[in-house]
Amino acid sequence: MRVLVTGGAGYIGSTVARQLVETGDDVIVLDNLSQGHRAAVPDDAAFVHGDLNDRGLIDRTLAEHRPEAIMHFASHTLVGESMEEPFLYLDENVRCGMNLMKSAVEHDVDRFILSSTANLFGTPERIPIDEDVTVDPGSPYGESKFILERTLHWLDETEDLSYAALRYFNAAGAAGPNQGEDHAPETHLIPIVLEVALGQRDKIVIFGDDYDTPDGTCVRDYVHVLDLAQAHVLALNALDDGSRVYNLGNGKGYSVREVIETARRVTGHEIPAEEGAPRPGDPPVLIASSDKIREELGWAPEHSALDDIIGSAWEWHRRHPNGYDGLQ
Ligand SMILES: NC(=O)c1ccc[n+]([C@@H]2O[C@H](COP(=O)([O-])OP(=O)(O)OC[C@H]3O[C@@H](n4cnc5c(N)ncnc54)[C@H](O)[C@@H]3O)[C@@H](O)[C@H]2O)c1
Ligand SMILES: O=c1ccn([C@@H]2O[C@H](COP(=O)(O)OP(=O)(O)O[C@H]3O[C@H](CO)[C@@H](O)[C@H](O)[C@H]3O)[C@@H](O)[C@H]2O)c(=O)[nH]1
Repeated sequence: MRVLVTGGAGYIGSTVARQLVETGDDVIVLDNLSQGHRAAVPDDAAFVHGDLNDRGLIDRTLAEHRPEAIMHFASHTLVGESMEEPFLYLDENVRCGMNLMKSAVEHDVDRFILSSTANLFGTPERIPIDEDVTVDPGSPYGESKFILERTLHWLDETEDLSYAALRYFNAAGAAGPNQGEDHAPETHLIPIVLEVALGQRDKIVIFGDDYDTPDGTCVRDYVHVLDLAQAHVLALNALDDGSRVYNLGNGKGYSVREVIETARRVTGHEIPAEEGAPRPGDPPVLIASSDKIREELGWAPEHSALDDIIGSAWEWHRRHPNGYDGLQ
């Protein structure tokens, strides 16, 4: 299949793009490189350097490459930032998604996969979070994803577009020793903890230690980026049987303190930590139930142990302390 991957120079998108290339699909990556890296795009993928704010560019890309499916990763991605700059999310993220969907409909692309999020559930009514838990987004970021999910629902009704909304919990780990997470600035827990291990930062600040959780720090479900990539391949192949929505996580939660402790063990470094204020928009506990995708598509995560997730990320950060800088 020919697949357009927006955000395919970014952390998750580049991992999925590579998986698609390896399984024989033709991949076109569209990315503005605001967070992504040219060197992260697989050699065998076509690359369009452009922005989803530019509807004309999207139309030209679809006309030239005639993809049969779109995977939409490109986005502002941060819960905390969205609490401070809501219009980046409620305006720009939504508008970029709408631009892409309008072009998809005009160019008869009828398969669409959306990167959605656990933040859709805010502070959820029950744990683990299955697909029937009430959606009540915890931030403008989560709300922007829900608006895009609902738009896809209506495009399925009105335009016969088949979609999958994949609600990732916390993506983590590296796809390999030469392919990993590299954001500037970095805000995610695991890469920051590993930057402390590398001596690039003095300490990790724990955002809140008075949550209603076993050790007072937030609990998250960390899911390996390679397992997420596998879910995309399965979802793409299932789209001809209809639209679907899945929660993607390992079903196991780890607190911020447990993540730091595991990183100390994996890296052999001390990793100083200090308690700080909670970050607005952070729910105390997010743990997925992914029974639905396991049962319907046979998704079976292969890297679910936190040691493996952090170990693979450590290998990437250790070998490439400056990320993609210097990588071709
Ligand atoms: N990382 C996680 O834990 C997580 C969890 C849930 C959902 N998600 C979602 O998954 C997707 C990928 O996340 P990621 O962690 O790989 O982020 P990322 O920042 O590494 O990748 C996003 C990519 O999109 C590009 N981009 C951003 N705005 C663009 C625009 N207007 N036009 C063209 N390109 C643009 C960036 O340059 C970047 O390469 C996002 O939609 C994010 O919201 C991520
Ligand atoms: O310096 C830090 C950074 C993070 N945290 C905590 O670590 C946990 C994980 O935070 P982070 O790695 O920033 O991820 P999240 O904010 O949970 O968000 C990620 O996971 C969401 C799904 O759960 C996705 O939607 C987002 O795109 C993705 O950034 C949270 O409890 C944070 O409060 C700290 O204590 N200190």
